[in-house]
Amino acid sequence: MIEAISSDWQAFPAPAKLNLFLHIVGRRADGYHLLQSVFQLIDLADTIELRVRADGDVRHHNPIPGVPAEHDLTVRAARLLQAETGCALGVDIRVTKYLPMGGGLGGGSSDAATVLLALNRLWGLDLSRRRLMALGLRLGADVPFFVFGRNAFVEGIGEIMTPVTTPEGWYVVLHPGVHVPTPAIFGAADLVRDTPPIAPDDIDYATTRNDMEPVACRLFPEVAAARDWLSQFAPARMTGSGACVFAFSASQTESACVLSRLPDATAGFRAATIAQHPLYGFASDE
Ligand SMILES: C[C@@](CO)(OP(=O)(O)O)[C@H](O)COP(=O)(O)OP(=O)(O)OC[C@H]1O[C@@H](n2ccc(N)nc2=O)[C@H](O)[C@@H]1O
Ligand SMILES: Nc1ncnc2c1ncn2[C@@H]1O[C@H](COP(=O)(O)OP(=O)(O)O)[C@@H](O)[C@H]1O
Repeated sequence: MIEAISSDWQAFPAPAKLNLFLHIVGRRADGYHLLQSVFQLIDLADTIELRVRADGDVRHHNPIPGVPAEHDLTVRAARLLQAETGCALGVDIRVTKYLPMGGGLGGGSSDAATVLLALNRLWGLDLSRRRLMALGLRLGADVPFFVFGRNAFVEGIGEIMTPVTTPEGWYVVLHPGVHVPTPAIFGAADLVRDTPPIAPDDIDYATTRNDMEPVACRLFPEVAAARDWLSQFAPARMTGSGACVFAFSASQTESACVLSRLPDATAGFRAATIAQHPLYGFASDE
């Protein structure tokens, strides 16, 4: 078997998501919030490089400053797969971050999902998408979506998916330069937690919103400032628990024009919508 293992590094993308809206519709008995959201894949991605090891070790070669290797979601994903399947193979991991951390773009979760999907193939595990999604949920609420791999109306804490068709085009995404801690938003007294549930067939992007946005804007005025600047050009909204804000354009030229007017001190990028995760075929559907 060892002869069949590739000893080369292989690179895999881990794309970002945007929450086109995010409603908080209730709370579970354990305090976790029940959400309804449309998750949109975009083509800005981290790069995960993997090299299979025959000795069973999982080694992170370039840990992110401030995130010890043992805590990195890529390492945790690989170890979880080993524990669940008894696989005796290991992996070397290198992560190149392009997605701002704590930006509400799901970077850490997407990195984890890419490791689950890529090792499913590299280790020859042949686990189903459903099984990988259940494993992913143990790593973080956004991981199942990336394993699901298609734009989706997401419910529960992130584990219930209904595929949806979303507008194709470009998003201008601004990073206000602050880190919004997710627990601070979920713990805020003024967070709206009783938005009436909607059905996936009744989504109207004009009337939906991000329920976390008012709290994030109150705690971090930089988020409100970035959103208000972007709102000059198109309706702008925050993604996830922040801090990034985004606006849609069906025109590539128009989105480039908005970015060109960005004040020097503000970080921003443009990304195209994608309909399917690049590693979608790495898990089987039952
Ligand atoms: C809000 C969302 C939407 O995509 O996104 P991000 O901003 O992280 O991308 C996610 O649901 C974020 O889920 P996840 O990434 O797992 O949250 P964590 O940072 O692990 O959660 C930190 C804390 O927030 C609370 N929490 C989290 C998720 C949830 N549905 N209800 C909660 O009450 C819990 O107290 C948890 O301990
Ligand atoms: N591979 C990883 N990339 C980014 N963050 C990671 C990773 N592994 C663990 N983390 C932790 O996850 C936290 C959330 O990061 P991230 O997923 O980028 O933000 P968000 O959930 O706001 O989209 C980070 O602050 C970091 O502590």
